[in-house]
Amino acid sequence: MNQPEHQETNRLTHQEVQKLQEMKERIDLLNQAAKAYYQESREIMPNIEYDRLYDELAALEAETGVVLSSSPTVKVGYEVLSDLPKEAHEFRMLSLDKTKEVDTLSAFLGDKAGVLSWKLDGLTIVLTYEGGRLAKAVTRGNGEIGEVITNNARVFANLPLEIPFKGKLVLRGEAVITYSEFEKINSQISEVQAKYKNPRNLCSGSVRQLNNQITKERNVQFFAFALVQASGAGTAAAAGKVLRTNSRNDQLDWLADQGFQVVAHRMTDGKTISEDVEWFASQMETNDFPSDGLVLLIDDIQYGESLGNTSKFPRDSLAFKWRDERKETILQEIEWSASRTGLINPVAIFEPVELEGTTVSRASVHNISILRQLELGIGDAIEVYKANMIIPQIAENLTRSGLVAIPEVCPVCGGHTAIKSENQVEVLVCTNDSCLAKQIKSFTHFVSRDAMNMEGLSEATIEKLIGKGLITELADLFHIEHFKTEITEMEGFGEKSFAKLIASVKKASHTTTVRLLYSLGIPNIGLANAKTICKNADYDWQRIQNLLPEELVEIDGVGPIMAEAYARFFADEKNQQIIEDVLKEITFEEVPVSEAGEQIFTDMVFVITGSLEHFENREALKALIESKGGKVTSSVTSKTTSLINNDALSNSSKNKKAKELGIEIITEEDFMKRYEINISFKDGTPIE
Ligand SMILES: NC(=O)c1ccc[n+]([C@@H]2O[C@H](COP(=O)([O-])OP(=O)(O)OC[C@H]3O[C@@H](n4cnc5c(N)ncnc54)[C@H](O)[C@@H]3O)[C@@H](O)[C@H]2O)c1
Ligand SMILES: [Zn+2]
Repeated sequence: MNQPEHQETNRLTHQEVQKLQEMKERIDLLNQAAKAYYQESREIMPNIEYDRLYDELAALEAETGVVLSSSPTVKVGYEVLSDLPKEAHEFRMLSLDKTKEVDTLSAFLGDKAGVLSWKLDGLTIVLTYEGGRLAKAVTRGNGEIGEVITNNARVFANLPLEIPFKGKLVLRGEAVITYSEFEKINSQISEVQAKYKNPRNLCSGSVRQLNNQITKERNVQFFAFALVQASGAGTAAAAGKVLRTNSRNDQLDWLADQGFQVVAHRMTDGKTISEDVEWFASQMETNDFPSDGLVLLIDDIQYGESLGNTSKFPRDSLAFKWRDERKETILQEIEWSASRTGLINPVAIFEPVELEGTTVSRASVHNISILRQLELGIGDAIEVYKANMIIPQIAENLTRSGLVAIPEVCPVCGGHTAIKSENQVEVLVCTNDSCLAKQIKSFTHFVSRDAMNMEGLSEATIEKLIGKGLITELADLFHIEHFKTEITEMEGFGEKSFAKLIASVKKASHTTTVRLLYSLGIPNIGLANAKTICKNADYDWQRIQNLLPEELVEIDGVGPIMAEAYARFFADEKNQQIIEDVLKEITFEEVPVSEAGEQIFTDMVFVITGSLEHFENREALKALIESKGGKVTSSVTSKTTSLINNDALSNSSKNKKAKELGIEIITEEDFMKRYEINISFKDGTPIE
């Protein structure tokens, strides 16, 4: 630094001005990214890039001693701008300081005991219970003001709506969607929602909804991670233990006793911490819920609180981020992958490398903006890693040889492409409305399990059939027997698989109105909405397709925008023709007995686990229970009526939990006898 000049003029040196400029640039970029991330559930840069910029900014701030007020290093989250009502938090919510070093965790603990848990990657929610009932649920927002989502929280799959403790209880936890559920949802949903890139995105979009029917369909799970306050009526009796304790771990146990699913955690100390971190690492591969690291919390409550907070972080906890293993490789190709939504997304294909135990050769580049940022050219040396040890990503382009050509025509239909800017993110789209790619997806959706259920018709097969011009509209799928020669000639299609395919197509032609409605891929009409709409129209197809917007909005879970889109879909002449042609090919089952049956399970909540003998699968049993007014949740809580499990002796966590809470465990037969169920669903068809 130019010391004399600095002293003389008392002005900033050239270098200092430059540093400030660098800080401002980073602040702008980070704030733009944070706004997209928190407010719109979008990612305009990979997390690793965000974290790198953040660390650079923090280093510049430390060096210059200047922290600008707009800096993300002193702010939590982002101000929320949704249509949801807002509310100030009673207890300000902070972020967490982070490290990638196990040694730092160990030093942080010193001689104290700690609680180590997953850092869940969803949406943080604060819940308030009063008089034993859920009174309020608010998102973290910017830490001071969050969005009120109480009605949505009520339909979280595993949340107790009523708890034994009758005082005021405030707790925090994370709403998450599991990877398996995310994949299931992504394979089913229509274009509107297909933009969700990962479970965190989907969860944020699902929880911050005005319509809780959508939240419900998404099977959101809540994992409690902190007790904030327990006070008021009946406190001494019901919560004595938790009031007296000085242990965070005890508080979590108490929350579990109240029926909450608590984040998986372990006690640890400065000596065992690296083993404990290893244990979590070993669970990563099979972990079904998204997490982006671990959280270490000092167990001693009083001591932890005495440490206080920085402007952004509590000093009693520290987040641990995985040191994502990076490997260098060579970019071989950018594959352009067209989708049903019309988006054409770049995928990087590189020389295979070993990462966290598996071989990886492709990574999504997400969109044109990221492609440009990385300046990807064929033959470039790139560094790849698995984000959170799971999703392959490009961390850095070391050679930046320049940008690959962005295709001017759609790789699937040859139609013109266009670059569109959606909230500062550039994406490539196919402009051809009748693009084959868009059709392939709607065909795949049409034949999928919960839709027409044509087994053996994979996306690849459909692509070939369409590519050969054998199929041009949905109804053609019912006539693929005419193309025996062509189909059996196709790679991977023998006589046997052809026969199977024809049989499954035949079976699919006898179907239900629910399946047909769902199979059409109408925006926002998922399976649950299709079910309620059909039920409301007595499963009569003529009525279903002629429902007016004003009738639709009367239906539980259908809002005005959905209703408009629905009516517009059926008013479209092209769609009318498509449906008319399909109707010539199918017959409808009688209204399923169970669906017409009495609502004998009203207010009952079942949990199903293990394999079933009478029902095709758990989904089938779940459908039956729901059709008779009951609920099926994925975890046992104090609200569970019975746990249905054919193996009462098994030591599964659900069985243990049921025993702990005194919830009865019954077999499938017990269940059928007790409720006089003498039908079961095979492929959705009632049989004796
Ligand atoms: N890609 C982008 O554009 C972009 C933009 C902004 C932020 N980000 C990512 O978000 C990160 C910062 O996010 P943040 O400030 O929202 O959260 P954070 O990473 O600081 O995490 C802290 C939060 O984790 C939650 N949490 C989850 N499990 C927990 C547990 N078991 N115990 C305690 N707390 C738990 C709590 O709500 C807590 O407030 C960045 O590191 C970056 O990776 C990415
Ligand atoms: Zn196209």
